[in-house]
Amino acid sequence: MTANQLFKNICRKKSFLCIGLDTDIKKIPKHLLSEKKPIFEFNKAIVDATADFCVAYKLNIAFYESLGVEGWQALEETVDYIRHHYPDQFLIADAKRGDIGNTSEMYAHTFFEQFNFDAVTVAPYMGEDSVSPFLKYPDKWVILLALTSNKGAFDFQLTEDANGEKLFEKVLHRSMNWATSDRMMYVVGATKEAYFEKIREIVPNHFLLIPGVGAQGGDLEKVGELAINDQCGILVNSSRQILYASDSNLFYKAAAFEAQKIQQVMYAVLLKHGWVS
Ligand SMILES: O=C(O)c1cc(=O)[nH]c(=O)n1[C@@H]1O[C@H](COP(=O)(O)O)[C@@H](O)[C@H]1O
Repeated sequence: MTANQLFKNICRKKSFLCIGLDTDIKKIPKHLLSEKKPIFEFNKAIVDATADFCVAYKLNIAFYESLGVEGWQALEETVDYIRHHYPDQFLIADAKRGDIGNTSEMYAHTFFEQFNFDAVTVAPYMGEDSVSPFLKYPDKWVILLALTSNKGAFDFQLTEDANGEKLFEKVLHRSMNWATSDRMMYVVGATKEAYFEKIREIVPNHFLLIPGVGAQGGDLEKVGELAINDQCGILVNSSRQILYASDSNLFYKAAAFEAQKIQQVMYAVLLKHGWVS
């Protein structure tokens, strides 16, 4: 999927919502635990209920690999299910990988060939040769960590060198030409709104994947105001707020309600820019 196709989907769905499938076996409704495939059944119900309100799903690999073989199976079945039933959805493997070249090649093979994801989150700190194997796949995306939503972003990413350049700024400057803005986007936490202007100064055209609204306290309206570019250029992720809106038998309806609430705010942002009517 190109950036332009993503933008078209955003306009058609009136949403730039990415739903995070951070499916935690300890948090899903208890009645699902008697199912043969509780994680997959949960994901399927959530996806069927929310697909109208979002343009992307992000599967956080940690939640699946922590369950061993069963988790990997649930991951594969979920990806296949979404691909088959909702082919317009952009599918992100949130794996935060990156290693020396031949190892990154294996990671890329895993997420782009073994699983048919559109994009994978990658850590930039081992440099270009750790990222380039992911970029060898035409039509697939790297989503590079730039400025993360957590407190620990202050430990390294927000520290400055002698010239006053912050580490996340260096990451953006160095990596922005590794691929076109059709193949690479950046992770920027919703909680780091003070830096959106600077980020847009450095990478005006790239899509940003923005987690951290809802459970982590980021403000969706501020994100919509400050991070957007002239082709929308943002995907805002929400995971727990949607997935665990209710633990009743009707959990998927509560999830749909939360997703629609977020989508309505996004609709207003898109309307303001004249991209939708
Ligand atoms: O790369 C990410 O997706 C990510 C980066 C970041 O800086 N902060 C962050 O929260 N995330 C992920 O985004 C999701 C946020 O989940 P909620 O806080 O439940 O909406 C989790 O899957 C995190 O791993």
